[in-house]
Amino acid sequence: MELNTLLCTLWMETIGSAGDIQKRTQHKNIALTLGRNEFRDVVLKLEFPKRDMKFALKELTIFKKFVKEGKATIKIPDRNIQFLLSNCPPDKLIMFLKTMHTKLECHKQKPPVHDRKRLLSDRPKTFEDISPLTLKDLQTVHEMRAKNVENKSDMFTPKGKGKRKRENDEKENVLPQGVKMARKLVSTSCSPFKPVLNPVKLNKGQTSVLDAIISRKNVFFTGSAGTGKSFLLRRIIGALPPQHTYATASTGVAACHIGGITLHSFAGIGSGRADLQQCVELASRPLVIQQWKKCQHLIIDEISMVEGDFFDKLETVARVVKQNDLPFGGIQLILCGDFLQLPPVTKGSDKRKFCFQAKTWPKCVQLNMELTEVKRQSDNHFINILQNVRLGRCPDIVETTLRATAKHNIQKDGILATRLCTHKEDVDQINKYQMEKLNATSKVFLSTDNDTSYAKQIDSLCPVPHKLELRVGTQVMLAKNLEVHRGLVNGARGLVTGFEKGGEGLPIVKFLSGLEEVIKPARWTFKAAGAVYLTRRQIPLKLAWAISIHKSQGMTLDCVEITVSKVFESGQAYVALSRAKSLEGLRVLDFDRGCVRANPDVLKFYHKLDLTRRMLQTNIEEYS
Ligand SMILES: Nc1ncnc2c1ncn2[C@@H]1O[C@H](COP(=O)(O)OP(=O)(O)OP(=O)(O)O)[C@@H](O)[C@H]1O
Ligand SMILES: [Mg+2]
Repeated sequence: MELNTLLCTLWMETIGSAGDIQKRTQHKNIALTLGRNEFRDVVLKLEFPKRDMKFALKELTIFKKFVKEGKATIKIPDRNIQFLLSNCPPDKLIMFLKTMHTKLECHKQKPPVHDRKRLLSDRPKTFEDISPLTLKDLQTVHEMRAKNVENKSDMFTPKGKGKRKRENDEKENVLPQGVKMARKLVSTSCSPFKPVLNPVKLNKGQTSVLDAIISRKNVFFTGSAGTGKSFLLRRIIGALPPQHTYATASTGVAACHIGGITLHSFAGIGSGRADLQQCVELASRPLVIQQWKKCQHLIIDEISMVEGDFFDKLETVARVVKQNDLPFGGIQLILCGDFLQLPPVTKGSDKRKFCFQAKTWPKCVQLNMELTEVKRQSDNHFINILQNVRLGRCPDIVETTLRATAKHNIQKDGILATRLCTHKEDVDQINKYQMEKLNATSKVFLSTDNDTSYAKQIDSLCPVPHKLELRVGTQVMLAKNLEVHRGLVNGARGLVTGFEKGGEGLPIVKFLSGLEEVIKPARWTFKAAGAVYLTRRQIPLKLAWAISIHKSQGMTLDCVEITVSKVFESGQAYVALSRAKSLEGLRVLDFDRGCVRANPDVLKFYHKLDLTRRMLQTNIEEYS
């Protein structure tokens, strides 16, 4: 599929002079293409099964509030028409809208072709695909915007006289039922348009995985900590149609990293311990079955923590509720994780069964792929140490290097290293102890949740608590990416230096980078079972003297301190150590060889995968 073509579901609406909808038609699987006609106008082409429609664009208004959910509205005022797009791969939709808007803005800079000239022209009608966005296009729009701002500031405008009425306020009634009015993104007549930032490029391995997924293969992709698995998953989510894609993870924290929900809340079969008949009944509840039926692509991150029996149960439930005998009811599976990290949580004496030991795993997974380039750390020596620990090996060099870190002084500007603990009680105790040492009054921030009856579920998904207590001197960690280019990223640590005077008294945090920032409330949205949307608005901070290894899974941290004496799981020490970005930012207080443990079943499984991969590779090479 071309870059400037977008497949979507489309509502086409004709708007009357009073702003009312005169006609509305729905079309599925419509291709929208951007191109140019014989006069170099920007043209939007809609390909219907029996005919095409083309619109040479002069003015354009785009509403993009739900763009991340694959929805947007394009209004063409001079044609009295608007298109409501849905079910578009979000990344593709964003790029499509940006291209359309930018190309049109650039075109407006050129001398217009007057109507008379158009009428008298004998040029044959043409349509050619538009060229991709270039840096020059973006610069042009950027400069125009700067000029617009200058001109506007010259004009006399009374300031601070209440809020300007939002243009969409009046148009609330023009959208179909169930679609809320979107915030306006851009109108080509005034352009608050952000230049496209170059997205970080996927490496070769990541691109191969993405390609396999686009070609509808059921893929399990693995790789050591920091090889960009979750990073890639976010791209995969952006490349799939949102109405039919469910992004899940085995734990709430991991789900939050990819903006998804837990696998359990998607499946709707509770713990999955009930017998099959009961599980099918649970999955057949109206709201639950609705999502099973809609689901065509199921993403599961941190698959290492999904229990094998649970996976088998899901596979059968999927076939029954979707009435489809294909593996997993024909749903495309995108499984991701590292089995050498945290294993499934088992209760009491239950024998642990990994997902790859599930009966249905071999028939569900068509391709095993591995990412090998570590992106979290850049020091090869440290990467080597971590690879050894991952495989359960502890040669002398590993022991001496990690023991030596005990002397690291990784305290900077009063910010202590975050202690990673095996047990939650230790986390609470350390945070409480440090908080009480601060001789300052507390300020409490309570979250606003959209549905308090789901409080427990929101707590399990959201990285910040309902009640956040802060004092001057509290060591905190950002729980959301705020402004990546300024270093305000998930996991950035700092100290509360004060609270804003007046208003909500928002906390001011000085980060390790030296940046001091007022932290405003942020909002988390989770899609829970039954297509319910849950939201929490809270200050995106959490206490950071200590966090559990469990909660640290998937994180990147600048300074970590670890004690290994209570390590009780295979992979636990590896998860903790591999959170650190560098050896200098790591302090292991009591390193002991005993903590370096890899599960033998996992090693065997990986060994087999590696052999298969090599065999396949040899075959391919021989073949070619
Ligand atoms: N192609 C890339 N280019 C640049 N940075 C990347 C790339 N892929 C991943 N990263 C960065 O590498 C770091 C680790 O990525 P990520 O958290 O996705 O790894 P992971 O494999 O999921 O690790 P874990 O197993 O610990 O969850 C992140 O900071 C991410 O932004
Ligand atoms: Mg990850």
